[in-house]
Amino acid sequence: MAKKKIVIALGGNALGDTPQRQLASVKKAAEIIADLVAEGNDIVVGHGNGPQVGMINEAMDYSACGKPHTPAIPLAECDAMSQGYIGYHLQQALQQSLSSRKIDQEVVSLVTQVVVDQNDPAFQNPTKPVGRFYTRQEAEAIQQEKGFRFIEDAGRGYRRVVPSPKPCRIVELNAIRKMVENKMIVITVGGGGIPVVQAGKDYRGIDAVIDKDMSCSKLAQDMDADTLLILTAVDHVCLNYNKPDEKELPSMTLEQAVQYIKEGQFAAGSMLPKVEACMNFVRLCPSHTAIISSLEKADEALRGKSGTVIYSWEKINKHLFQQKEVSVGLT
Ligand SMILES: Nc1ncnc2c1ncn2[C@@H]1O[C@H](COP(=O)(O)OP(=O)(O)O)[C@@H](O)[C@H]1O
Ligand SMILES: NC(=O)OP(=O)(O)O
Repeated sequence: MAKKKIVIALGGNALGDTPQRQLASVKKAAEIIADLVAEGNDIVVGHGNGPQVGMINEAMDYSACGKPHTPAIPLAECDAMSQGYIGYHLQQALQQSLSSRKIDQEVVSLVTQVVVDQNDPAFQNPTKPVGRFYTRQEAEAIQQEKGFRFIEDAGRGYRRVVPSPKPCRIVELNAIRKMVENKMIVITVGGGGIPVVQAGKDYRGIDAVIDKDMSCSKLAQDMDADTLLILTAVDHVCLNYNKPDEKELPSMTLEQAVQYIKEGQFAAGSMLPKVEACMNFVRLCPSHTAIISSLEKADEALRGKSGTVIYSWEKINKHLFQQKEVSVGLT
């Protein structure tokens, strides 16, 4: 396989929602990433933080004696803590996986800020589920006490939702570029990045959780990556997901994706942002590839044997043209 620059977005199943489970989960992710590094690819890793940032925010809410913590710790700071906590586990696991393959490349977790627009409508309409699941009674009690918003999440219980603005600019982009040029494996835009707004020449944190698939898509565009690889719990994007007539999609064009979104095929807050992140990437980088795959089948997906590829027409036309050239050459 030709060497590529790949931005990987790691989903929740590659992490785990307690430190013990996370240590075990990141080992599997690290082995898969190390195999891609061993093939000579340049890898940049982004990851989610939904369960973790909610857990940290909840833990920070109370002091050791069980009384409310003063002052409350804002979400932006909790995002920063989640980058450190998840980055530390991922970095250590990757270092071990690379070392066992005798690969001498450095791994760096970068505390990364992402500029958002403080007028983004997302601040008036929280949609990003964070933290654990609550019963309806628990959710109502917390809503009364703290004013948090909750949604019912696909029959699994109630979850707090927070604003999830669009990523506009990655503050540390140049540092990431330099590290990748120097063959470092960079863990960045963790949890979508720490949301900040421009305050004069400086930045100020703002309470939100950015979608990590959207930030990884922005990073892939900015890095001119060959591939955006979104790794989650399912092997493929499906039509009629979880219904008797479910159908796996090996690929879809931008136009088909728009149509499927209109039909409501992709659940908001789970598959929809992944598909939209891929669409944004191939719209701006039409000859490049965006793939949604399971973590376990990442390598097969990069070889076109699994996963769902999102194509621009430009890419398909080029592919068909090349096929025609080959068949013309053979006859
Ligand atoms: N059309 C669909 N095709 C496949 N999976 C879907 C679809 N709609 C919703 N899903 C769900 O979306 C999940 C991925 O979203 P999510 O759990 O938020 O990802 P992650 O935590 O890995 O970032 C899948 O595991 C699946 O349960
Ligand atoms: N920040 C973020 O997108 O986290 P999840 O992927 O865990 O929802």
